[in-house]
Amino acid sequence: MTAQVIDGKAFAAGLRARVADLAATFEQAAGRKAGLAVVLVGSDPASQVYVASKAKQTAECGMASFEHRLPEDTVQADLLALVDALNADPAVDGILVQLPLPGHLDEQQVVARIDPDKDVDGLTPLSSGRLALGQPGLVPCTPLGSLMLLKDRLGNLSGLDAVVIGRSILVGKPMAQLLLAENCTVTIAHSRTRDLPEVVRRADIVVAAVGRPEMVRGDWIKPGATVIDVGINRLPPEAGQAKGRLVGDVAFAEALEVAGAVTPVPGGVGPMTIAVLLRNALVAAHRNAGVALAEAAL
Ligand SMILES: NC(=O)C1=CN([C@@H]2O[C@H](COP(=O)(O)OP(=O)(O)OC[C@H]3O[C@@H](n4cnc5c(N)ncnc54)[C@H](OP(=O)(O)O)[C@@H]3O)[C@@H](O)[C@H]2O)C=CC1
Ligand SMILES: Nc1nc(=O)c2c([nH]1)NC[C@@H]1CN(c3ccc(C(=O)N[C@@H](CCC(=O)O)C(=O)O)cc3)C=[N+]21
Repeated sequence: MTAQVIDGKAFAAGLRARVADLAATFEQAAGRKAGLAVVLVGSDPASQVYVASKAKQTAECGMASFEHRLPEDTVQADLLALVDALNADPAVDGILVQLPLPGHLDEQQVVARIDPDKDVDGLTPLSSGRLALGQPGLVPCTPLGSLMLLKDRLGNLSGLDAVVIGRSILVGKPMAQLLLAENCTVTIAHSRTRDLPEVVRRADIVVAAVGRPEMVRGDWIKPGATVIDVGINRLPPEAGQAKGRLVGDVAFAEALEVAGAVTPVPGGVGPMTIAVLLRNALVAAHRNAGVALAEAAL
């Protein structure tokens, strides 16, 4: 039996269509488009993939897209000044600062500077506190998109054993919070975890968010498990090609032989991240403009 390949691309297209409908209604009510600003410092490879897919889809959904690309050697004060300017700009409803930032910058300080009302990435202390407390707020895009795929496949997640590999503020930690809120028994694994294969073997749900190409092998996976592969890794180019292939953190062909369902890379979690980002931007726009939104329609 080969596993089901979860079609994140198709699921995301459905979500984007709903966002586009509501974005048009918003524009009529508010007299302006919802606006999303993206800040990219330097040249992180996964961030390059993200930016490339995102600007086009933002426009297609009827939202305004503002892109700010800053050089690798940008200093902290200049980045904070840009965040302040975007916080003050009434055309901007959502601000996304791409992570990781170059090592000389203080990521925590930059993220904390974002106006919580514009925090479409759900990363500020207020948003992450709300998530931990179970209060409504803006939820990080990749974890929320991954949860949507899991619920679509499994229905009720209550009582399932879930292992999240990775504990970043962007993916691992909020993913674990969402699974906990769905009543999963959650284990968070990381680089100091002893015997990771054995930990993963217990899991009905595996979420891999590590950034190591094809690290999770087929024989780590419990038969029938649902595997969500968050990793976006660019392999070195093969002879005659300009760009290397994109692969995830899971050995996809091996996982297909054992799992119940697996997300592919590309075409899995990546498109969901963008669709949820647009959704979050639209939710923020309604709140910022004081226009009511039936969130259930999303
Ligand atoms: N598809 C999408 O939409 C998105 C994809 N990504 C991709 O997901 C991946 C993870 O991103 P992100 O969370 O930001 O990455 P980070 O680098 O911030 O975090 C990686 C995590 O993996 C852990 N880790 C590293 N090596 C190992 C190992 N050998 N065994 C177990 N755990 C390990 C680290 O542990 P420790 O904490 O101990 O260092 C850390 O917690 C990347 O490939 C990124 O490009 C990210 C966001 C969105
Ligand atoms: N603050 C912040 N928030 C993020 O959400 C964030 C970030 N920083 N830094 C970089 C990572 C990476 N990331 C991706 C999202 C979508 C695709 C995506 O759409 N991928 C397509 C690839 C399309 C192609 O082949 O080019 C797919 O997987 O199908 C990729 C990568 C978000 N990230």
